[in-house]
Amino acid sequence: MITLDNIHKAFGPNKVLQGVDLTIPKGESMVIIGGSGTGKSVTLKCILGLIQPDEGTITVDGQNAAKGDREAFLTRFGMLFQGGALFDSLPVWQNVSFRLLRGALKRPKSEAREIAIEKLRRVGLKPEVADLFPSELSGGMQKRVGLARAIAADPEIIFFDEPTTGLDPIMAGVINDLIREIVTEMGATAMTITHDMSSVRAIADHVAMLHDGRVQWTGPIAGLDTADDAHVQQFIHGRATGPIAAIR
Ligand SMILES: Nc1ncnc2c1ncn2[C@@H]1O[C@H](COP(=O)(O)OP(=O)(O)OP(=O)(O)O)[C@@H](O)[C@H]1O
Repeated sequence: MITLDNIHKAFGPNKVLQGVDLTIPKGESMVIIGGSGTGKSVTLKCILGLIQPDEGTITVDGQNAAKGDREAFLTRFGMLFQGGALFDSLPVWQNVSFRLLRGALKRPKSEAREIAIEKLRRVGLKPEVADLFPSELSGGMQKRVGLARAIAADPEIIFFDEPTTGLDPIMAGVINDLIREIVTEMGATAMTITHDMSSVRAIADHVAMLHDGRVQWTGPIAGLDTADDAHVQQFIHGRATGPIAAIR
């Protein structure tokens, strides 16, 4: 379980988070929505301990995110970065098993390669892809490789940052479905940041909407369409007018 309790974070005069309270139960998939610049990425970075909140506490299964052994803490997370963030100079299998080739999770090279091939298969890629370089892959394949990397070390918690950005709607649907399946079969706790309402509907058990530095609305996905909140309604219907200013 991940809990954020009264998280505040400002950059100079820019008060980004102003008391975020959020709970992500173990094994559940939480999707964070909100307009550009509302602090979704900052929230994620705070959980990972990459940014220190000015105020408030974040715990992951009771462990304070800001204290203790950083490397051990980070081994519990898998992450699918926006844009894939693959290393162009490494073949696909070394991208997938990046964390298994160094540091606390280091395995023998042959074992790391086997795990990479198994994870590639899980995301629908053939073993032959293992020896290609990222530049030889389509955007959809790169996204699958990023997903294989996120699950390579069997993490308890997986973060998905804009998982469908840059994909056509059909490929976005494929990636959304894969994410949902994998999260369910791994029993992982998942947190996704997205603007893509198709991702929200495919991936979320729960949704939280950030606005003005706080959680404006949170609830189960089944309650999103009927949410009695003008911000949520404006966002999910993509209306230019409403309580969320369209000029940002
Ligand atoms: N390291 C930083 N230093 C200064 N300001 C920052 C830093 N990181 C983020 N910000 C500011 O915090 C605000 C929130 O940024 P964040 O990237 O979290 O937004 P977001 O909700 O993820 O937006 P988007 O949907 O466009 O990706 C922005 O105003 C941004 O400029």
